[in-house]
Amino acid sequence: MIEFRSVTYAFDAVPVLEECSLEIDDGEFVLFAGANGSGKTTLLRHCNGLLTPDSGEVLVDGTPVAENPIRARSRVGMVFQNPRDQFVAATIGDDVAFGPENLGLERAVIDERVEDALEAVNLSGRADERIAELSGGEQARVAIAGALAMEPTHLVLDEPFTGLDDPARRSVLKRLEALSADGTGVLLATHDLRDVLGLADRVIAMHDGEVVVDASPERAVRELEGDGLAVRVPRC
Ligand SMILES: Nc1ncnc2c1ncn2[C@@H]1O[C@H](COP(=O)(O)OP(=O)(O)OP(=O)(O)O)[C@@H](O)[C@H]1O
Repeated sequence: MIEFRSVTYAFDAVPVLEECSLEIDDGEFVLFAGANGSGKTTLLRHCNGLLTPDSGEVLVDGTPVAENPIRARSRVGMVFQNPRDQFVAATIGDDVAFGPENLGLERAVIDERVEDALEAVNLSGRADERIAELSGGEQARVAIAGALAMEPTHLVLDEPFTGLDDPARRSVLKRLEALSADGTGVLLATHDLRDVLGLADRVIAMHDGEVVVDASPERAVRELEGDGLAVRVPRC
């Protein structure tokens, strides 16, 4: 479970998150919606200690992130908007192995994790390929595999579809659906709710750093308004 308890955060004294409280159960598929600058990225970066609350706290599986950020990082996998910024190695296999290597695991365990993670994103047998030569959709899947190799309980994805064409987007979504079905919690921030509402258990919409809708997809659709369901949201 990921818990936000009254989390407040400011960038250079400009408040971004205001007393955010949320509980995300294991295995939930949660969509984060909201306009540019509403605070989705800032909120999600607290899940594994990339940002630390000014007040309040975030707990992962019962332990405050601030107390044990390494544990939080191994439980909450993060996939950012531009996967290219996330890669640390030239080949698929080396990149996916990087996280487990840093956990100090034995080679055989690392190899098994890499194999499993590549299989989960449909990239089995391609460990030796160079990341720079992959398509955008394949790169997005490598980034997801890198997070999965940590065997996280939750996967956080921040605008993972940016720059992807429709087939690549569908491929990533299919993988997320399968992971969710296997019990991995998915927290997905996206402007584009097309195709994803049907996968979600819950939609959280943010506005000016506050959670303004937290509901089932069906109810959230009724409460959200504006183009593409994306951004203009009423207060609940
Ligand atoms: N590194 C930073 N320094 C200063 N202000 C920042 C920084 N990162 C974000 N902000 C500000 O914090 C607010 C929330 O931004 P955030 O990126 O969390 O929103 P978002 O909902 O994820 O938006 P987007 O959909 O555009 O990614 C915005 O006003 C943004 O300008």
